[in-house]
Amino acid sequence: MTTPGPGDALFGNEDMAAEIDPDVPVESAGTVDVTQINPDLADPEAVAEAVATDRAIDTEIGEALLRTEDLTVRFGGLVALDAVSFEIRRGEILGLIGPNGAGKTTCFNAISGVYRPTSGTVYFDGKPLTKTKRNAITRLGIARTFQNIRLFSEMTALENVVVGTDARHRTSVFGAIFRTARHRREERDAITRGMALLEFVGIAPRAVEKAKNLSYGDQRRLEIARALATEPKLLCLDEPAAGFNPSEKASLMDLIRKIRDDGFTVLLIEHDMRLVMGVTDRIVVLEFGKKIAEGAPAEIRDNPAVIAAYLGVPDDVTA
Ligand SMILES: Nc1ncnc2c1ncn2[C@@H]1O[C@H](COP(=O)(O)OP(=O)(O)OP(=O)(O)O)[C@@H](O)[C@H]1O
Repeated sequence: MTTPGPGDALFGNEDMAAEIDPDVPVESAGTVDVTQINPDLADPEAVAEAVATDRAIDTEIGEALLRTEDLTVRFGGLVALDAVSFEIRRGEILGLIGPNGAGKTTCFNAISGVYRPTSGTVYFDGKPLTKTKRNAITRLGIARTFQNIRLFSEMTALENVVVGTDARHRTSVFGAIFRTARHRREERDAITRGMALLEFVGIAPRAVEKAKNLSYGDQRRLEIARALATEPKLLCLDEPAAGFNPSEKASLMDLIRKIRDDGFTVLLIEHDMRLVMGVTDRIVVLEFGKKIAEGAPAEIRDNPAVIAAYLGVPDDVTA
């Protein structure tokens, strides 16, 4: 029997990318009051506590949770990533920036197991990830969102998130078929946590709406909620603000900070420099596959190599 697992949800559903046709009116499935699911969820602190991961992390706060060592990815003759070494410290928001084609997505893909590095190593929570398959990497605690939204479009928002929480379920197929007490308890817990996640990202009232019927902004938030559902040690966000207007960007910045403050570690690829400078704790800059700078946002802003790398790039990128 094959049931959707977290790996499918995060990687295997390219065909189910949510489609929005603004010309087709959508009948709303109605709104959900999160307190009907669990009255405790009226309290933002209770929501944050329900969302926070309780999985054990060996790395101490402030130490390197993920470290790349001479990470190199070649595509034929092209060196997309050239001996790049950097670290993501537990509890920080690290920005990964660079002009188009600099190697950011390749780096992301090498970290999350989509590409196998040509050479070099990624260490995660103290262990090398060499030869770890991408679904196993999700289970180890690296979750990501995509530049192009990937959701189960025919599932509701809540179902999309509960599929993510499945990663942490421990009951067997036997338990699922015969609906053992343990399985029912886990199911209830998954729904409560799913609602907490939707509330955390700001879309709980839309819990029973099919993903494809959500607005673009809400779909992006749902992707983040689903990634958080796997209780990641590291959350990787690939251009989460793409297509957002300034006020949506501002509220996304608040959400990313809230995620960090809830104990998560975040890797952020983002083109919007204002957003990157405003939300990250540290930044790594790539150009032509090489790391050219690393430091606090203020240092990066004044770094001559970074300024040179961005010269010629339109104002909205460098502003
Ligand atoms: N699967 C692939 N096969 C061949 N070349 C690739 C592949 N993926 C990326 N590249 C090349 O590797 C280089 C780095 O690309 P990458 O997408 O990582 O850059 P990026 O910094 O994410 O760019 P952007 O900001 O445009 O998304 C580019 O020259 C790109 O054309």
